[in-house]
Amino acid sequence: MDITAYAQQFWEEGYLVIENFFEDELMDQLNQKIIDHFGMTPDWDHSDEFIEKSATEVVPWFPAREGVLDFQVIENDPRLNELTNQVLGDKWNLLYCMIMFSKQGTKGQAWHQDCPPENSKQFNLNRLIYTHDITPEIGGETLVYPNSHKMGELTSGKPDEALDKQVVLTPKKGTLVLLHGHTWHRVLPIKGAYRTSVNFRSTPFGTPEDITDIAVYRNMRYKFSTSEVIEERV
Ligand SMILES: O=C(O)CCC(=O)C(=O)O
Ligand SMILES: [Fe+2]
Repeated sequence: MDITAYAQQFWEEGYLVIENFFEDELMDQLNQKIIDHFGMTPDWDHSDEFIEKSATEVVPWFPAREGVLDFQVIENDPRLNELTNQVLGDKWNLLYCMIMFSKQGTKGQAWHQDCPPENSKQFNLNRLIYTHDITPEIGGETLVYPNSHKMGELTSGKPDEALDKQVVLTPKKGTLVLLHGHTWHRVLPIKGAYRTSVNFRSTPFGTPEDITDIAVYRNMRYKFSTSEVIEERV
């Protein structure tokens, strides 16, 4: 693995995809843990206002907060940490492990930035692992807008419309995706039984711990800790 080249590619594009990063057996085990936790029809966690306005239908889970440590094997992976060192520098922080689950027939996620883009040095790095294949039949493809981590605020407009330069990612079981929190991204609607991803969010040294409390959508800025629309965008 040419880590320097990977890091360079990440910084050029604002995202990076590496297939077969983790073994199928480990992915199958973790996928089962996720299904055991959520079942196929988990309740919503976010407020109705958020779900409606953001066109985002996903249920988060922070396993470590409940003492579930099965996912630590990923965050301790030496290759993942080496790659993170290359991307963020030697000093960085693990924010949390967050698992996202979407049930069949739901919308996925509208275009967003995970945190405000005004300070280019302060962002979250999504280190996403996929424990099952994402295919056009299953839906839930991840869309990214290349280079948008350098383009400032996500354009305003319809939350989930197609954007001209969008790139469609169909990660397979075991794929690692690094995604800059300022990169414009979304998740397509889910046609299969469910769709899940595991995210080991990290930040460069000196970034506030609550950096992902405010997310930017095409029609608003939303603050999760108070469940508030803090800015309407038109
Ligand atoms: O699940 C994905 O593919 C992307 C989810 C997402 O929006 C994120 O990790 O910030
Ligand atoms: Fe996101």
